[in-house]
Amino acid sequence: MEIALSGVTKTYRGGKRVFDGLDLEIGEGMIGLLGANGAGKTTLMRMLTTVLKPTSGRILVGGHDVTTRTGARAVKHILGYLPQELALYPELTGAEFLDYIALLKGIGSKAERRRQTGDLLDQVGLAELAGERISTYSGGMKRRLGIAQALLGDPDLLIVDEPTAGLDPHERMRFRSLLASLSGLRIVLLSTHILDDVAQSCPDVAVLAGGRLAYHGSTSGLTSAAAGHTYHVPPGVAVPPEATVVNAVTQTGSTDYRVVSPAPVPGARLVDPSLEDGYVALLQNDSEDSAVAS
Ligand SMILES: Nc1ncnc2c1ncn2[C@@H]1O[C@H](COP(=O)(O)OP(=O)(O)OP(=O)(O)O)[C@@H](O)[C@H]1O
Repeated sequence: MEIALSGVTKTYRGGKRVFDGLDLEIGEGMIGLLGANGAGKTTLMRMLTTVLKPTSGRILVGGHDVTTRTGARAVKHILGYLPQELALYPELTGAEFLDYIALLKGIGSKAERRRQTGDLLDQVGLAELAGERISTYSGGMKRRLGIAQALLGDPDLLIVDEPTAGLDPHERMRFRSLLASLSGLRIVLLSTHILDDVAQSCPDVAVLAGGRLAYHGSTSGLTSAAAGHTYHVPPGVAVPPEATVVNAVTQTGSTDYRVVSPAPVPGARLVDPSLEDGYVALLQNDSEDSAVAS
């Protein structure tokens, strides 16, 4: 299973150009998709799910060209999608909902639907609640039911859009472990603004910025972009203007800063970077490159 984009451009009606020659190859396993608001994550996911056509360029999902009618039909068969806002039917039970979605996905045999929904409810930890109405489920349970519906038909590509927003820490950990356990031979593409979810569950990451791919590689590689640039700045030491403040903690009237700085910060202490620091360093380099280019 592989996704391959080459020379993809996307311009919306009205003239908004989101991608200007995007090349990206994704292989099996779990990958995080990062980018600021408006960077194009949803646009990319909608093109992969065949909802939206690229303006030009080529997108192959599992060898199928998403822009042709036969290709799009084939992609729909190997695709599972959990959108940000999944419409659930609160009056149905979890089992009834999955059965209904399985029917919509064309699984005609009742026995096969029962087998798949039973296995999936078990896999996402909802077996005991299968007969309860969805209106009684917590946010985390609804999200897990959302993953179960995306997994009907055993898709080779699973796309999940910001699945952990609003979940408590325990549910978030449970959810991302579930996603990681699903990768194996399929591609799991996780789009999120929560860097910790990517740091904890994705070996690889792609970052969109300015209509192109700013980074694609190992998550640890992105983290190390901030090695030698991440500082703890104690109270009384000036934060230089070129530094980005990642966090600030004020206690008894004085403030400690964590900053990512392209230049050394006299009086501050270098610390080990996190993925968040690496992401900040990447965007700092990116904006410097664009400033040089313009
Ligand atoms: N239907 C549309 N028509 C015109 N412009 C659009 C349309 N959909 C998205 N855009 C624009 O395209 C750009 C990319 O949007 P997109 O939703 O793909 O970004 P995103 O990375 O998913 O953002 P977010 O993190 O906020 O969800 C934005 O500038 C957005 O305003």
